[in-house]
Amino acid sequence: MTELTLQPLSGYSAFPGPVVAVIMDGIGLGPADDSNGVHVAYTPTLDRLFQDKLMFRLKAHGKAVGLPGDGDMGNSEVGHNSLGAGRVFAQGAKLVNEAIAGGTIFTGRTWKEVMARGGQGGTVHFIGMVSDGNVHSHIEQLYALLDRCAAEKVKRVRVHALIDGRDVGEKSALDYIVPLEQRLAAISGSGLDYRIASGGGRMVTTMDRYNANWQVVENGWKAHVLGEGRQFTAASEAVAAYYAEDPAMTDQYMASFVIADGGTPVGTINDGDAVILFNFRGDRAIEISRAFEEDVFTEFERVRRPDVLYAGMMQYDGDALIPKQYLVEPPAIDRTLGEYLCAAGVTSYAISETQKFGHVTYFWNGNKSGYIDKKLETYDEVPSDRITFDLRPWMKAAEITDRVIEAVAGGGYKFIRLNLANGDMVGHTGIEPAVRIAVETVDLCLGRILAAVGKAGGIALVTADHGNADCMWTEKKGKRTPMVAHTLNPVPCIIVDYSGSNAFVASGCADPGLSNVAATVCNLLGYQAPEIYDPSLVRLQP
Ligand SMILES: O=C(O)[C@@H](CO)OP(=O)(O)O
Ligand SMILES: [Mn+2]
Ligand SMILES: [Mn+2]
Repeated sequence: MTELTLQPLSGYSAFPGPVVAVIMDGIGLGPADDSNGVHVAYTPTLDRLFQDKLMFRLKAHGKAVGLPGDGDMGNSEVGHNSLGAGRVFAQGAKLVNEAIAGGTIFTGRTWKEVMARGGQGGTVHFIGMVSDGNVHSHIEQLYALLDRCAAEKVKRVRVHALIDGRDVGEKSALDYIVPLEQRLAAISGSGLDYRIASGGGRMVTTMDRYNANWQVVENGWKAHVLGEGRQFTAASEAVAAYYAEDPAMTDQYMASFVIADGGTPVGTINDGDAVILFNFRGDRAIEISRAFEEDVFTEFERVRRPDVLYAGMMQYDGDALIPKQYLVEPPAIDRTLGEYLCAAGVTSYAISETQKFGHVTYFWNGNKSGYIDKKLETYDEVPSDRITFDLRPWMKAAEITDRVIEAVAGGGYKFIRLNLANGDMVGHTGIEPAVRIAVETVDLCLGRILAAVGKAGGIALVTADHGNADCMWTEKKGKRTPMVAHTLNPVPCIIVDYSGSNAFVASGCADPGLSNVAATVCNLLGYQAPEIYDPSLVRLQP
């Protein structure tokens, strides 16, 4: 017996169909008002489910998913980690804060090597997102690193500033860029040379994910490494110019830019330098890390690959070991549901479209990219469009649904999981009519999936990883501002049993969150949940 053994749930007999977990990305439970895209959309299927007796409201933000505080909104990484690992792990945002507060971030080998490069005439570069969104990064963490460089007398530091506008206000760039410029100027006043060298909006510069569009990474490489891009004398000037040229421009889409003095870029990346990617979250950090680290690289023409010491804030992929060097140990997410189910011989199918493909595989499996057991698992990806999703809010939901229905009807899988991206990806655009269509698309597809699960005599578990579409705008003094970020709202979790057994009732577990789902799935599949997991939402009828 391995330590991953699952015991059968006694008194529960096998049923024909699969257990199907539907993750409606970015569909939270908000107030019943016009700002709530889930409320205003026409959603007959969800409306029916929300009346179900096995409908739970799950916490999906803050401490319930391992973030530093309850003011932190949820996100896909921590959400899917919690869903897939059955318990709460302290996440990157928190671990980095602790490593800074305790000083351990500066005592490891990697930081010392970075300082050595800085001491030997190399420039220390920081690439990352400058906001306090706390989803991919936090600007206070960058400040701590900069202050430490100054304290250790590193002469030359360059920041490559990715502009957010997705986890924070859509036009909030100057709230972060201006204080950052001031801070760098203040440090430079004491004889050091610290500046912003390049930047760009996060959706078009550097932070692509899941191989959706490598052009984004190439744009960043050109700006950060080669110093190629539209030139400005300061990042704040670049942002102001973009706003002035196009009043509809929002931060996440700002073209990459280069800071130059008299036409010469102030901070290209060169042999002998050190580069730290200060984002802690992995999905959008892997591609640029590969561009720096891989000897043989064919995703785009690098032109020049500087011989640098490259390090991540964390290791972003624990399977592929990307990057090799990093400052803070990532959460050690082990004994995931996937590992238990594979050990029990349960066949499974996971699917989404490109934008969320890694969410139901890599994040779900505790930030490991490969299969756990290829003989038992199938991972399926529908290629996403390369557009802003307000233009096609239906995204690939119908294609995903078609394949799920096939997988359900085929009878080859005992556990099926899928992510419908619409509520989140369209929610991030803040375009109200598109958000409604996105939510309605999810509802329509959900109806089709439930019908298929019903026909097969299975059980569906319908949930979400965090909110987004549930708040489209905020209002102050009669003026509405689009709200493009995730929300702090709870998410639904509804269990719809078509197996005919009607065996389960609510377990009454207190204050449930996303981490209670994995134990629930174990039970629905006919297994006792592992003791280390947070309790199941259901128990067998007495
Ligand atoms: O797009 C992303 O990177 C984040 C927001 O920063 O969204 P999600 O967590 O839903 O992937
Ligand atoms: Mn998400
Ligand atoms: Mn999102």
